[in-house]
Amino acid sequence: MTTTAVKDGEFRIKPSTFRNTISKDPDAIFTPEKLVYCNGVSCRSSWLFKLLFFVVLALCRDRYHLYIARSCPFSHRAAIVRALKRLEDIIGLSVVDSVMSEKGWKFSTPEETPGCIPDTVNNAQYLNELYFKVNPDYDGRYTVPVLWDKKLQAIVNNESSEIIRIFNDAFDDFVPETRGKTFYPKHLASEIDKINDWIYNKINTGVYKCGFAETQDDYMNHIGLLFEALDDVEAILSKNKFLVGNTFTEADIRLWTTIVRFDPVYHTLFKTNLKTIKHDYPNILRWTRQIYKIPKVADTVNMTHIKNGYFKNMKKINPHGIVPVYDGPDLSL
Ligand SMILES: N[C@@H](CCC(=O)N[C@@H](CS)C(=O)NCC(=O)O)C(=O)O
Repeated sequence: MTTTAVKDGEFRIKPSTFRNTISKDPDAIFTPEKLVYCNGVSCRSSWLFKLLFFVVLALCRDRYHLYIARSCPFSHRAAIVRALKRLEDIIGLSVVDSVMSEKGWKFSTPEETPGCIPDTVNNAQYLNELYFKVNPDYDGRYTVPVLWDKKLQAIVNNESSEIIRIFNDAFDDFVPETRGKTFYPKHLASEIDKINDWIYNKINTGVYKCGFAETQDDYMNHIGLLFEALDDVEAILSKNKFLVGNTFTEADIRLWTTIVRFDPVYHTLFKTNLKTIKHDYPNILRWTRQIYKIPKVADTVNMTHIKNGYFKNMKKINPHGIVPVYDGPDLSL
């Protein structure tokens, strides 16, 4: 993970570049598809053509593919919704190495780095190859997550908040098991949007604002705002099971991926050490454990990737790349 700061004194994440959606709309470029369509092969096609066609078909069975880093809290949102909507057979997955190279995120084999899944779709060695494939003049950041379209050889979207909305309903026709299960219910939408904005500014990016502060005043200011917001979350969760309407929504998922990293990473690396989740926020801890126990969620957490992804990559604030031993509170309790 590199520093994503815009250099004007305050940390900010630059807006993502690819912002398409997947929709059933007849005019949509990206439509929900499970299989690549079979036009072009008929009984009269030669056996060699048919054989080649079906080999290609087998190789690109599903249309969309997700690229993530296990360390990245934004990728983590997409991994959770993919798992909870049971999209594993619809959306393929590649997991980059937690330790970045000079060229950014790189792919490794699971033998080289346990937990990695190489890129068998584009056979890329580095994530930046995908961005250049789509636009040879691309000069933005090469970020994860990336939702890739194998059919059009295009990046559908590289903004996690939008990818999770796509996963929430676009593929419902293919997975009866989770059809209609929503993390963005219409009647709670405006409340979810409001809390998402607040949490994004104060907590999701608040931790980075502390970590990358370059003056004491700046750090003090952001620490105050961060812990004020965490205190407010603690108050909400002391009355409610979840953040919005006592319903498990995307607002919980978006905050949860930051909270899981709070004690083992941000508290130390970003100096957000006024309080810990484990000792000072009993209701946030209860909520974190509750979500961890939702089937399939625990599988999305790889604490080795998370710690390496921060402590080994952020050389500017941790020059020797030493990774602390603590993994955070036991979430399985
Ligand atoms: N707005 C993006 C932010 C994604 C993002 O910042 N990803 C980081 C890892 S957590 C990244 O890939 N950084 C690589 C870089 O900046 O070169 C989202 O939410 O999807």
